[in-house]
Amino acid sequence: MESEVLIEARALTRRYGPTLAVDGLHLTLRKGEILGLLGPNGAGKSTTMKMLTGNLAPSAGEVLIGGKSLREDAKAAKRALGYLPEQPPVYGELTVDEYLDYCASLHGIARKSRPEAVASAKRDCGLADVSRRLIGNLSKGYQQRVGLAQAIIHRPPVIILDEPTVGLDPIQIREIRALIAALGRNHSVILSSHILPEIQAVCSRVMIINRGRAVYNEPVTAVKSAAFGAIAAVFRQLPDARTLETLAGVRRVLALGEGRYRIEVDGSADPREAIAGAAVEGGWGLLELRAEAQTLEEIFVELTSRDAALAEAA
Ligand SMILES: Nc1ncnc2c1ncn2[C@@H]1O[C@H](COP(=O)(O)OP(=O)(O)OP(=O)(O)O)[C@@H](O)[C@H]1O
Repeated sequence: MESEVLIEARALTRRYGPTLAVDGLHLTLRKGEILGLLGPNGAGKSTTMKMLTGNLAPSAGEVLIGGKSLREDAKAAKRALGYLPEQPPVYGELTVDEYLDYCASLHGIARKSRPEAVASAKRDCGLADVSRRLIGNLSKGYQQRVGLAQAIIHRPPVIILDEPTVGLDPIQIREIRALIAALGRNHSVILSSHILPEIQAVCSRVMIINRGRAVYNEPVTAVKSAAFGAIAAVFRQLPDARTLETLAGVRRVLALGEGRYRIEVDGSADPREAIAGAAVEGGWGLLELRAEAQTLEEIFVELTSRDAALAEAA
């Protein structure tokens, strides 16, 4: 059985004047998932996250949190969310304790419950030893921990993290990734990044966003487990992508337009001969059949550069 849907975005769209930053994006986050939004700079990740967290109104489409519309019941919906924006909203002149107490009050946590809320967020984010330090004097890595602590202080089921490791040194990056993975045991997470290994290290599912649209949405295990990944095929006339899905070893077929298909394979299967045979038999005009190594990097480059080429051609 599939787990509970916590966030659902339907046809989410945002324009900034003439710029279409997010273009009809559909997104689902289920309980227990760590979903990585991966995309080049300017792809629309931050805009998507601002809309998912109710910090920016969509031009069209809607966001449902726990089945409730973010537009119609913003207060209840936002209670279920913790958000760490790209610029962490931390105040350098406050101590960690003062700041987290303030965040707890903003979330409506009763005064008597705040010390426990602060202590537990500090525990989860490894901040217990810096309670009385001024945030402005902490390293960037620790400031980011404080940013994570404010996102979880009200124990939301979902946390949304925009580029959580940007600007950190390699050791801090490892620590924050490990922290996010640990937080992912009790929270469902959406995080954005343009760093591929980060997504592979931390996330259970990856959505590649390019020019405001989702061009890939798969479990990370699908990327890791494939032996040679996928097959790129071009046919002059394939009656229907589903005919390929009936062949042994074929897991899924994505139609990419203009006769191009991405054929994902099961485990170590190699259905190329079967595809060629079926193509000859069916008269599909097989023009190309190529095994693709399926690292996330290759998928990313292929999907984002093909999109750019199509846009240029248009
Ligand atoms: N306030 C704004 N006004 C006008 N255009 C904007 C605004 N914010 C973002 N954009 C544009 O919208 C598009 C998507 O931007 P967005 O910041 O969502 O992308 P991103 O994937 O988060 O990129 P980055 O990784 O660089 O933060 C870009 O073309 C950007 O220039």
